[in-house]
Amino acid sequence: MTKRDRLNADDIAAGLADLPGWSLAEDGLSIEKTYRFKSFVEAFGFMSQSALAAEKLDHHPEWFNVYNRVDVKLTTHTAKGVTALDLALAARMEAAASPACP
Ligand SMILES: C[C@H](O)[C@H](O)[C@H]1CNC2=NC(N)=NC(=O)C2=N1
Repeated sequence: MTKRDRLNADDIAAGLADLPGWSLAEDGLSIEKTYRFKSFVEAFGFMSQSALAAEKLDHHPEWFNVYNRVDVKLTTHTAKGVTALDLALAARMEAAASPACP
């Protein structure tokens, strides 16, 4: 089993348990979350950090931004479903969305 193999429903549910606000899309083929920030600049900062994480993972989000809102959908095109890479990118996005407290 590799990171690009499609996960079954149980494995997806287990992964989502560690990702607050993320859920399985209705079609069961992707995971999604809507982020809201204080401003466009904060939203764009989140997207910039997420973009760098995506490049490192060689795994890229589908997303839509309006002002302070970012709708994110993660799926693995090659697997036609959710893989460990989607869960890994979601975890990086969670970190990008909540700056570490000193
Ligand atoms: C060649 C390259 O590794 C692939 O095209 C990668 C790039 N980023 C990707 N991102 C996503 N979300 N799904 C993919 O299948 C995918 N494939």
